[in-house]
Amino acid sequence: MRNPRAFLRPLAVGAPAPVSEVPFRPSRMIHFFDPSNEKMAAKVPDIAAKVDIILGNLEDAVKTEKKEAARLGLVEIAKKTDFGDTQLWVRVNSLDSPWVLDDLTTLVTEIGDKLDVIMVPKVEGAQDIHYVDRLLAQLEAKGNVKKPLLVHAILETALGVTNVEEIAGASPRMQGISLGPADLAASRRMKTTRVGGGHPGYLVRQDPTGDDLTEGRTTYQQDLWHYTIARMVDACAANDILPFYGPFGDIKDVVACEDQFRNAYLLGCVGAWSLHPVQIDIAKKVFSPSKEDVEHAKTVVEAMGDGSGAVMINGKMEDDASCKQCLVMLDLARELAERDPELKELYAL
Ligand SMILES: CC(C)(COP(=O)(O)OP(=O)(O)OC[C@H]1O[C@@H](n2cnc3c(N)ncnc32)[C@H](O)[C@@H]1OP(=O)(O)O)[C@@H](O)C(=O)NCCC(=O)NCCSC(=O)C[C@](C)(O)C(=O)O
Ligand SMILES: [Mg+2]
Repeated sequence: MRNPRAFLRPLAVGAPAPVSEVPFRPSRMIHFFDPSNEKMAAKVPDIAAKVDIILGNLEDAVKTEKKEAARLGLVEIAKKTDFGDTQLWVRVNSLDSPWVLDDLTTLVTEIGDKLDVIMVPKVEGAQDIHYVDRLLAQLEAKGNVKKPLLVHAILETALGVTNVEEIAGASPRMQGISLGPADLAASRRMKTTRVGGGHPGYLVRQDPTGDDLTEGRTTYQQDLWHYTIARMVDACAANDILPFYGPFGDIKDVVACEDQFRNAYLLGCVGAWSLHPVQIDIAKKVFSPSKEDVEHAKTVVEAMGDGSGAVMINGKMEDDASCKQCLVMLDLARELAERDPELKELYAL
């Protein structure tokens, strides 16, 4: 175990000190692009202006023969693009792959000061984060990087879910965790073939009303990801880092995508991935509080004064705990409104 007093010391001579708090920045969508795909790469400056986070993906979905081109493509794009206040992230290859060492070495030494967060796939325990933590410190020192890089883990193996609490607290670099439903389904041997979302076979059925077991029994589809997302949210909240829903692979089904994103939002996630431009506005809509929720939150906070006692508003009891929920809503609304003039006007904060 690490000396708790040394938790915030750099892990290499010459590396910047780690942050003591994850800086909250709007993070409603992490937009994925393949830097080796010329068409996608050409759209980066325009897309970066519309999203909270843009991520160059080097791992799955990039062909083996394009791994190097993707890495170098990202370096080139990062050097020539002004991202404004949009965060630039990268998803490196997995820690057991032949590419990850070169990914980290090249990216940190070439564009370390432009990158905000390194997303690490298939994290299985604190040992994976410790490895990345020390290596990043060495590379930051070598590349004279001024701002410490943060780390985001993807939860996509059964062992990773089992160890999610220790992953969340493994390093002061930990920024957040995303659900990786496709690899996780394979790792768990789930009998699905999808990238996130529900499944029509995963349901509960209304009790029979008579002898006929087939007639008149409504079925309700259940959420396959509820348990994992709830566990991930608790692990993140307990360690002051940020939970994200991951990808929704049925690009055409914009309706179910919105539902899945909203479930994650209600459970505490701050954002989701967008794999295709059509998913950007869905995430923006879902992960920005509604005008009605913000108005309600303002009413409750004003009525509650110092937060003590109980009041009745529109037939509902409000007290310290509901007031705290309203403060969470208002804090998020204010943070988003600071960057987004449309939301500022909508919320009238
Ligand atoms: C799904 C695909 C193949 C459909 O790509 P397409 O070209 O067939 O679609 P389209 O509708 O025809 O595209 C329209 C236009 O948008 C462009 N476009 C399309 N997508 C993007 C994008 N993301 N960013 C920027 N531009 C994009 C595309 O190039 C095209 O441009 P054009 O009009 O000039 O011809 C494509 O959208 C894509 O490759 N998206 C990213 C996929 C990806 O990153 N997958 C990995 C993350 S999910 C994952 O890894 C799982 C996980 C966590 O690990 C685990 O659960 O285990
Ligand atoms: Mg995966």
